[in-house]
Amino acid sequence: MNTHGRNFRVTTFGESHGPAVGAVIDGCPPRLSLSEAEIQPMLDRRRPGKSPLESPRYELDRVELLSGVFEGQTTGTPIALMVRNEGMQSKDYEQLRTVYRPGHADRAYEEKYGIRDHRGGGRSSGRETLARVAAGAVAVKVLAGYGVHIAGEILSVHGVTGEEKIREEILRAKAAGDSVGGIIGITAIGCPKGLGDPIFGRLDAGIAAAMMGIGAVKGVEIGEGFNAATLCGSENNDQIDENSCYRSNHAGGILGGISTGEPITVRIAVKPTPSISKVQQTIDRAGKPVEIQIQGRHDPSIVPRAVVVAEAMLALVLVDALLEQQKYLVR
Ligand SMILES: Cc1cc2nc3c(=O)[nH]c(=O)nc-3n(C[C@H](O)[C@H](O)[C@H](O)COP(=O)(O)O)c2cc1C
Ligand SMILES: C=C(O[C@@H]1CC(C(=O)O)=C[C@@H](OP(=O)(O)O)[C@H]1O)C(=O)O
Repeated sequence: MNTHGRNFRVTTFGESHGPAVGAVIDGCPPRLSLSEAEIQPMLDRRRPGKSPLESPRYELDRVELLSGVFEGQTTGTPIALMVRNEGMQSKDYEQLRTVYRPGHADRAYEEKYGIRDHRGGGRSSGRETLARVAAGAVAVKVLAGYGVHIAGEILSVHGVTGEEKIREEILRAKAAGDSVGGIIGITAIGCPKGLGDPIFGRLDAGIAAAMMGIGAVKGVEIGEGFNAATLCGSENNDQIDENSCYRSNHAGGILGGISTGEPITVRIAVKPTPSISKVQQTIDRAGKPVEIQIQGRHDPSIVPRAVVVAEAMLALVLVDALLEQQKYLVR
């Protein structure tokens, strides 16, 4: 399955070391002003090689708009977006032709398909997320027209908070040939009431699926999340005052699978990057035990670059729900 959404449908294509990675969006409303320059800033936040906290793979990730836009406006036809891969250095990945990396998708992928592009993560590489970010940038543009705005931030890395301490923690892990995970918070404000369905199309379920669809994300919380399990109903309920306003937002902007109009608050847990340069035990394709010391270029922590990916995924879910909700509007 390479497609997300029913109304704002996004299909992604490409591998980390193939010629290009991109997305096709079907269902974007017509007559929206759109240019490559408006999509590029989100891709710039995601691209690798910008700082010592990230994979040193150098990519400019310049987006090309191939279709669906005429004279600066969307036409309502499929929008194809593409970024050409340029900094692959695939020869550095020869060791992965026969050996499975612990914690990465190598073995599971090969056992499913019987074939694997061993150059980098192939289709399982975090590089695929550039396609979702490009599509997400279009979704962000659509949402802005409805007054919906999304922002993400790093909450902690390896249990540490604060920008400088987080930086030190990532650099410490990197120097040790190791990696660290962390927690990202994403909030959507201005979201109208009524998005999401009560049973199968619950908005919270859609958000959870979208976030878990990002490689290395291992947990999702909405509103109070896991902490709700430690509270009493009197503490967790969002009471409603005489002005019809919620007094708190433990629900994270969603009740019964439907948006309440309050900020939608999401947190995701990101695991430590699987590809580390410490020596690890694994097997090769023949099942023979081998030691592996992973080469190639990897993020010492995925967290900094995943913030904008999570924003993009939330935008894709919300725009899809918003376009669905239009069907219910009485004209
Ligand atoms: C933005 C981003 C960057 C990533 N960078 C790396 C990386 O440099 N090296 C690596 O081994 N995994 C990286 N990952 C994680 C792997 O892609 C992921 O762990 C792998 O696909 C297996 O999926 P799973 O961890 O969800 O089981 C990255 C993921 C994302 C979203
Ligand atoms: C290239 C990117 O990130 C990559 C994500 C990734 C992985 O295994 O997920 C592994 C590394 O690349 P490769 O696939 O060449 O091994 C990272 O550099 C990118 O995000 O643009």
